[in-house]
Amino acid sequence: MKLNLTRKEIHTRGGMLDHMMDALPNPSILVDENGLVLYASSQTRHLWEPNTEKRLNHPIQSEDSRAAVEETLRTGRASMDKLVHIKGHRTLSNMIPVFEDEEVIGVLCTITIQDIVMLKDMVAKLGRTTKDKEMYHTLSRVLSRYRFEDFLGTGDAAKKVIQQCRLAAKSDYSILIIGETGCGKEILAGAIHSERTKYRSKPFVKINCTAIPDNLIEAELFGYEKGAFTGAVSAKAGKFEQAADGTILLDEIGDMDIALQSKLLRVLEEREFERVGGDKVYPLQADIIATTNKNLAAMCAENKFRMDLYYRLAMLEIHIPPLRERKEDIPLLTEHFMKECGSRFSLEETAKDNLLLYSWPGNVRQLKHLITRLTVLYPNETVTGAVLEDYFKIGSGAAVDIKNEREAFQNFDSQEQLKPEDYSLKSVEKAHIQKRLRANEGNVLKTAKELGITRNTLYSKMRNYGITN
Ligand SMILES: Nc1ncnc2c1ncn2[C@@H]1O[C@H](COP(=O)(O)OP(=O)(O)OP(=O)(O)O)[C@@H](O)[C@H]1O
Repeated sequence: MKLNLTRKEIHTRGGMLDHMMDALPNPSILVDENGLVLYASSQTRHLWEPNTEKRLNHPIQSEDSRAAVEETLRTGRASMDKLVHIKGHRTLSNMIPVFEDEEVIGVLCTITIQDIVMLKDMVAKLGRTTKDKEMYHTLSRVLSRYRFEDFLGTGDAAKKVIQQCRLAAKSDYSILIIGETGCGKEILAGAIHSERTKYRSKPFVKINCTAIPDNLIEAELFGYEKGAFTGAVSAKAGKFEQAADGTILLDEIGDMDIALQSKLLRVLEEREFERVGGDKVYPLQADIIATTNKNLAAMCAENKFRMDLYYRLAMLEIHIPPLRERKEDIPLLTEHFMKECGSRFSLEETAKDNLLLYSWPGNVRQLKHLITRLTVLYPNETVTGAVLEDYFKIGSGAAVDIKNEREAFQNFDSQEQLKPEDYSLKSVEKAHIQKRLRANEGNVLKTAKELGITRNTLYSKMRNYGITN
């Protein structure tokens, strides 16, 4: 696809071209052969206000868009639905070259989808049909171009996790990322993939081990030959083949059927696999990253997960602490999502306090959804503490009495005498164990279950922290 115009036409303002751009439903800009912005459509000007004038006749600010425009100027080829990061949003944009005779004299850039992450979250929420699921997987694949900068957090815990992932990305070992739902496992897996593949376009294939029925998962993973089973009318490549020399993300590995775990272990050890019903051997070239929100070590102890597979997957194991254990990141994340949503509401001081007091069972995803919701429901208003108290009671299914939570939080600090400088994860973990043990009247088994660890692990932590019961 290309546009044929003259230099005079693209440099003339107020003419047909500008009118056409203004009529487009999506933001678009026109860039000249030197990469300078000639015109911003009314949709774009709305986003740029009050800085539109400063941006005209200057190079595009977003590094990604600039690179995409330069590529189109250089090659003269259109690129459609290109993933472009703009101000922290992942957009899909079209870059259409403008030709005068045989020469490229500019590029028309149009954002087709302004935020794929939000779209993916919506599809995940609403998606019921097979088509929706396919769309979700396609979006997941597109989104795999995550970068470490996408994982926001400036507290020590977040910094430590990012540092561990950066180091892990330098190796080609299997990685297991453990963390509760919505705490950013997929972002980090995608960032490791991007770093390892040096941003070259290699496949990132996500396999949701929960979503595929047990009887289909083997065929889904390794593919099948024609006639391998009833319904196999033609041969089909599986996800492992599709991944080629990219990355396979085994999402929710803790939910994988135990029989398939043995098969997977064999494939990982021998680094080769066959299609169901076939005898051709395919090499496994892809890197493996697994994620889970379960305690795999505890599952191994209960024979619900193969210990040998666990060790194989967890050559490097990375734990992402839940948001309630890194509350220092909440203000930054809140601000980020407010910018991302174009929020105009403001938060009362007690509302800000409540954000810090809440326990966030859905982690960062839940915070993001809350901000989206407030943006819609409270345009240009001040959100009070009471509004959030209501949300926290009904929002997540995990009813929380924020007043009690506030008291518990204050007592928590005073009882354990944590000094402000002593907010290391270890101190917080120790204090939390002491608190839960007290609440459970010293019952170790009950406390261990609550904490999601085995009794032995709890005993060993109590020993290490000098906690007597
Ligand atoms: N540290 C973070 N910085 C910015 N956004 C984040 C962060 N962590 C999570 N998010 C946002 O929260 C949402 C969920 O993130 P992600 O899918 O990576 O979580 P997950 O741990 O893989 O969740 P699940 O286990 O439910 O699949 C995404 O919209 C993501 O953008």
